[in-house]
Parts: sequence; C-alpha cells; structure tokens
Amino acid sequence: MKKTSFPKQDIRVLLLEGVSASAVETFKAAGYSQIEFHEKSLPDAELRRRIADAHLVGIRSRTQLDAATLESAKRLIAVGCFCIGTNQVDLAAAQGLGVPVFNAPYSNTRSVAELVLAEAILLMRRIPQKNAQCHRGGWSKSAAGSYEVRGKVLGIVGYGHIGTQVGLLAEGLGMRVLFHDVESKLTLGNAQAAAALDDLLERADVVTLHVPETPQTRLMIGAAQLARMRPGACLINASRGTVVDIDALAAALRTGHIAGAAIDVFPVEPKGNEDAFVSPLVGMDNVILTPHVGGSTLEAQDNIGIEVAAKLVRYSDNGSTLSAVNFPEVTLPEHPHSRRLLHIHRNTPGMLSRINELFSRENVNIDGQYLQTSPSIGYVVIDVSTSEPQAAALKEALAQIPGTLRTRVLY
Ligand SMILES: NC(=O)c1ccc[n+]([C@@H]2O[C@H](COP(=O)([O-])OP(=O)(O)OC[C@H]3O[C@@H](n4cnc5c(N)ncnc54)[C@H](O)[C@@H]3O)[C@@H](O)[C@H]2O)c1
Ligand SMILES: O=C(O)CC[C@@H](O)C(=O)O
Repeated sequence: MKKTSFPKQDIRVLLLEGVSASAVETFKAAGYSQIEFHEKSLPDAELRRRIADAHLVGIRSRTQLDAATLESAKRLIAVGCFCIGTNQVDLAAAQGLGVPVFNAPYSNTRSVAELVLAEAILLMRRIPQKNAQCHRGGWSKSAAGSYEVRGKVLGIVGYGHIGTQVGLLAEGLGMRVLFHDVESKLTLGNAQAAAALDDLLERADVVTLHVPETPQTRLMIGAAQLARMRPGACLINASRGTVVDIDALAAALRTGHIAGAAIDVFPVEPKGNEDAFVSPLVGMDNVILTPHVGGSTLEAQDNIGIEVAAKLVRYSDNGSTLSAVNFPEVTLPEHPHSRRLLHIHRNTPGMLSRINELFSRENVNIDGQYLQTSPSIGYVVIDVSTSEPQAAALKEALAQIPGTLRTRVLY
C-alpha cells in the first residue's frame, strides 16, 4: 500500500445505526481497515467514549451529535450522515471545530416519493381502517368515503428533491398538484404554486410534508393549520416528527375532520428496534404508522452507503469538501507529485496573506492553491513540492497562525 502522511491503518472509522454494508466495503476498498460497526445508535455516555478516538464517524437520523459530543471527539476529521437530514448534528459546532459534515442528498428521495404516493392512494380509499376491520374479523364492503386519486388535489409542502418527485408521480396518476415552498421554485409538470400555506391547506385533498427540520418548520402543522384543511382531507408526514403537532393531529383524526393520516416520523422515536414505540396515534384505525422507513429500501441504503463513505474517504485522502453541508466547498485534483497542506481557519481579514507570507519566508514554491470561505470559516489548500519533513514543519507553522482551527498534511 502507498505510504501516506498518516497511516491509513491508524484511521478509525466509527459507523453507527446499521448503515449499509456498502459503506464498510467502500472504506475497505479505499484501504481503511479499522472500522467499528454498530447496528444501533449508542447511549450518550458510550457514544462519547467511542467517538473520543474516532477520525471518521457515520450516523443516520437517530444519533445526536451535539456540541459537547463533538468536542469530546478530539481526533474527528469528518462526519457522514448516511441520510438526507442533518438536523441531528450541531452543524455550527462542527464547523467551529473544523469538521465538515457530509450527507446523501438524493439517494433515498425516490424511495420516499414512492411510499408517499402509495399512502395517498390507500388513504383516499380509506384502506387503513378497512384493513384493521378485516384483521378483527369485520367486513364492511362499501364505497362510502372512498375515492380515486385521479382529479384530486395533492398539496405538497416543501417542493425540494422529494416534493418535486412526489408531484411528478402524482400527476402520472392524474392528480392535480399544488405546492408551497419558502423559496421560489421551478414548477415541474403542471404543478402550481399555492399563494400561501393556508391556501394549499384549504384546497388540497391530501397534504404531504417534505420540509427539513428547522426552527421555522417546527410545529408548522398545528391545530390551526389542521382546522384549515378540507373536512375529510388526509395528511402525510415523512419529513420530520417535529413538523406536526402530534396531539393536535390525534384530536383532528378523532373528530373525523382529518379522515386519515400516514405518519413515518415522530417527535420522539425509539433509539433502536428493541425499544417500545409510544405515540398518541397508536391504535387509530385511520392512521398508517411506519417506523421512519420512508428512505429505507435496499436500493437507497446501498447507494447511500457508497455515496457518503466515498465522500468521507475523498475528504480524508484528498481534502475535497464537495457537497459538505457546513463547510466551504472545494473540489481538488489528485496531487501525486506534491504534498498537500490543508488549513481551516476563522474567516478574518489578512488570513491568506499571513499564510502566503509563511511560504515566502520559507522559500517554498506553491504548485497550487485553492481557497473557499463561508461567512465564519475559510478553507485553504496549498500544494507544494517539498520534502516530508519540510511539509510536516510547514503544517506546524501553519497551526501557529492565530485564528487557525485545524491543519492537516496529505501525501
Ligand atoms: N422519512 C424518511 O425516511 C425521510 C427520507 C429522506 C428525507 N426525509 C426528510 O425529508 C426532508 C426533505 O427532503 P428533500 O430531499 O426533499 O429536501 P430538500 O432540501 O430538497 O427540500 C426541502 C424543501 O423544503 C423547503 N422549505 C424549507 N423550509 C420551508 C418552510 N418553512 N416552508 C415551506 N418550505 C420550506 C425548501 O426550500 C426546499 O425546497 C429532509 O430534510 C428530511 O428531513 C425523510
Ligand atoms: O435513515 C435514517 O435514519 C433517516 C432517513 C431520512 O429521514 C433521511 O433524513 O434521509
């Protein structure tokens, strides 16, 4: 194996929450051998213990990486969220520590869209309650309250990667698509932008939520919004559990104002498959409950495993931060003939000139330099033709520049 600045066999990869085996294979194929794999998320104390020595950490939606946990990870180079959502990570804290966070923004979107479409059909046909009745030995062969989705209005809240796919699939079934988003969006197919969230709620037969978890989306569907929905309308939530006031939804389902719901995400979710699931929606015949599996298909998980592991490997081996969610993005070429120095710093005036003064003082020629900044941090990558000892000395000298968050040397 090629000699590297930091021996690959010493790089510790911690993978939690049963990420796909494809992730492990991707790390192994890239020469990483210290891979610790856990099927579940870990209790807080154990997480802090295990993350303390980890260089690369992979999680899904369950593991909370708050500021204190990130600070306890003294060797951490990067975090991979093997999913779309990154709300479980304190992204600002990670940035302040010079740790980029990566995710898989597309790989499971089709899986969510397919499930949502299936649920829209089942809810409009009142299948959940008929299914429950049959399981209890009941038989209620009736068309009352059952509708085709053709010609009905699907209201999509959050018209991003998932929302747009749901819209296109729904139009294939003859549904009319309305959407609401805080950003102005290119409409696909015959979809129409609603004037406002309330407008969408008042017009849709089925409302489906595809927003991220943010302070603005927290409880965005509460009692008032549910009351605005059409009598007999249905709600689907496969976004995040905090977006819906679950008690208000249970109340609206009990009165029958909301005819049915399909809920995949919950304000509090079990830590693992052995823990009990508790929700005010349990036992309601008109509700489809699923255990946060919107993106859990073998195809999606396999692709996510490869995608996120490859991003972590690329950053670790080469320094590229393309598609990091909290970091200036730099795409870097290979550097077979030069040493690569990485410098992550607070974005303050004069930083680049201080860095360049150092190379000029040491009489080191710069082969290539790449810089990207965000409002709070900067990321400079410098390729130099120099010896291993001089590269190590330059790394140490870079670390002394005030405002430096982290330095690495790669070869
Ligand atoms: N159930 C699952 O297994 C599962 C799987 C994948 C993703 N998700 C969740 O779905 C969310 C959406 O995924 P995506 O890939 O479509 O994300 P995306 O970022 O492509 O789209 C989100 C859209 O929501 C919009 N938005 C943000 N705040 C809004 C607000 N307050 N009101 C209206 N619109 C708002 C954004 O402008 C964007 O267009 C993810 O953040 C994740 O939490 C769940
Ligand atoms: O796999 C998971 O835990 C989360 C799936 C989904 O919510 C996502 O954000 O991609």
